[in-house]
Amino acid sequence: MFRSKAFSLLKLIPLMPGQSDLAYKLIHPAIASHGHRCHRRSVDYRQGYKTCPSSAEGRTINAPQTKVMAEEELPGVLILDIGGTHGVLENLAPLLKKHFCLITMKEFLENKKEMSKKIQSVFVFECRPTVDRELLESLPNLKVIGNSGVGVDHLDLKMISSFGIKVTNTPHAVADSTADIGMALMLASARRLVEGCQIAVSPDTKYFAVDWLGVEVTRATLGIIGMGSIGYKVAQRARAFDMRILYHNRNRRRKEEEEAVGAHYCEKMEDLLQQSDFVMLVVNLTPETHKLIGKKELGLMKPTATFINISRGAVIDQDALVEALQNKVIRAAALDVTYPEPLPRDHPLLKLNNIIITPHIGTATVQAIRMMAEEAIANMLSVLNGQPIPSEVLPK
Ligand SMILES: O=C(O)C(=O)CO
Repeated sequence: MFRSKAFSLLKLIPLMPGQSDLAYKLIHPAIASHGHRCHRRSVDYRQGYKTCPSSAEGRTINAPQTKVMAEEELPGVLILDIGGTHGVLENLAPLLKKHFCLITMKEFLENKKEMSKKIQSVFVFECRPTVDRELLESLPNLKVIGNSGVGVDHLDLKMISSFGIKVTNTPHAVADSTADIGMALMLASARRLVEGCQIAVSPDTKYFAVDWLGVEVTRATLGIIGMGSIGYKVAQRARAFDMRILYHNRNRRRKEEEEAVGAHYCEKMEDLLQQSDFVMLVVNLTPETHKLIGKKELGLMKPTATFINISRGAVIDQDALVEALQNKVIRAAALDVTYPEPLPRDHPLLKLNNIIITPHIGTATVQAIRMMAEEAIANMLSVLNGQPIPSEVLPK
């Protein structure tokens, strides 16, 4: 996944048991301010940070200097949201409003002249809405695009950077919930939960006659392709299932990190594919990873193996996947991501019975969307404040 500055910073902070939360707060001062006695309605991000005691833990942490600002003084943030029931305005507006003046796309379009001057940041909710050149040209004071989510393949980083605008993402906030979805898909596919559920709820079911068997995850071999923060969280979870863990990554993890989860590095992805009972794809989508898994790679997998994708749909050649599933080259697939999303209703993947597909819900939890917003706010405030940016994504 992205080698963000925040991750490097985190690694520098010596952690003692129970202190990871503190480390997180240290690199996200704006987040740390929430719940402080000294936190008031809004933060003057221009004032820099001062030290103030954490009411929660009695520890000293960095927190933004507090100064109540009138709403109209706050920097404008344009919200790019695809709507939906777990969208920004329904759930995250109060959080954002502590630091920004919220401007919806509708408000911007209705009053472009006034709004365009006010907007200093754009908050992109989840990995779907994109930002085009026309929008950037109409926002002269824009300094940062705060993506809530780790994947930024929907943003043209080079084009955005040519406007002098920074892009940030939220690798920490997404890691647990996305790793959970990977585990959920692996278990659901292994034990054929969706088929089981259909039998249990079908009006035609008279008695429970199940003419199939699942496979066990316990003690099976899991191959993780992409060992960033999400991949590592998957490994931590898989360890509790006594799984043998293999991983392939651009860079090998430190020995202590490998040992902590019992993961073995495969320099060649082919070795991982040949040995794994479950292959989980956790890389980000870049020109290098586009169609990383195709006919050849699927052909290397065991016929009893299951393929799980929690990264991006375009990392796999979907036609090759259809063929592999139809011809039982592999046992099954479980996908939280496809290309496009959703798939056309007549897509052959939707007609197979050895597949589970979920609608890109890696971060669709109450906790994750809040943490993503907090991480994005901290990033955006750092840019506006001219401070080191915890999670900046640079164009290649
Ligand atoms: O964080 C992201 O980019 C995701 O897609 C999570 O599912």
